Amino acid sequence: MTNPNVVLHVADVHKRFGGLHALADIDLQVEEGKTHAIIGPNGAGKSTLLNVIIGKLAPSSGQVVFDGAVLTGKKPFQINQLGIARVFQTPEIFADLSVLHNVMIPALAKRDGMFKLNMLRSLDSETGIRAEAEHMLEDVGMLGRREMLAGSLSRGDKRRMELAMCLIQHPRLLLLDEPTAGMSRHDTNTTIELLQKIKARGMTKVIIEHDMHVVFSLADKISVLAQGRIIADGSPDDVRGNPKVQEAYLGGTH
Ligand SMILES: Nc1ncnc2c1ncn2[C@@H]1O[C@H](COP(=O)(O)OP(=O)(O)OP(=O)(O)O)[C@@H](O)[C@H]1O
Repeated sequence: MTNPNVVLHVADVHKRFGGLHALADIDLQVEEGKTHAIIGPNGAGKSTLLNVIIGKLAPSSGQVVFDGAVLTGKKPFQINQLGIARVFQTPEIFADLSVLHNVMIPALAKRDGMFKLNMLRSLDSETGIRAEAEHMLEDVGMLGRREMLAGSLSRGDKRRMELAMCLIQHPRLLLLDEPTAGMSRHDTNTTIELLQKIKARGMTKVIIEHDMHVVFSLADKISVLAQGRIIADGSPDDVRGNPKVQEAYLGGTH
């Protein structure tokens, strides 16, 4: 039976790369307002799954449905327009522009339907969007760095800026790809607090993460991938005690 709270449904998805079955029989249901973590050892298929959701990769079979709309076959920018934002992919930032301008650009692109280069010339006249970008930067603790060049930011600050770039789009679903990778413990804890704050506002999130401290601090539900299949699915407590999960990680690097 269909659960009315499910906002994202990855339905019977398979992805093959030549002879490699990178995703098999994937059925994933993400509920509105929840934080759903996808974990698994290296090579399990996590990035492939995320790329199928955002339209970067086409599944070999199956489909992805978001809020009643079939995403499969749509282009990444169309999926983004439907309310899905992805954070912390390879940064798509303008290194030579200020932090503030970087945060304004996705809001302008959303308002006008796409990014156009001539937007860069009119940034200073967009006072409404500027105020909103400042608000987002304040939210992620970056207002004091708004005039810095994005390219000169530390790794942790760059990620906070990327989060502001996503939040300004007011997405219904936020996808986070290893949001704390390479961060110090201090920056990781700051990011956890920030994501908890966003969670309290009811934003739905899918998070891929290797750091179990981050996963167990944030997730309402966890799906465990191993060799392209979901081997366990449930609450953090269910997953923690599942012998299949412990076995999948044995011999892994995590
Ligand atoms: N474009 C591609 N062409 C061929 N094989 C690929 C491609 N992308 C991924 N793979 C393979 O698919 C499998 C799943 O890879 P994927 O990157 O999704 O795993 P992952 O769980 O994200 O791993 P990690 O935690 O190391 O990032 C791996 O065996 C990988 O080598």
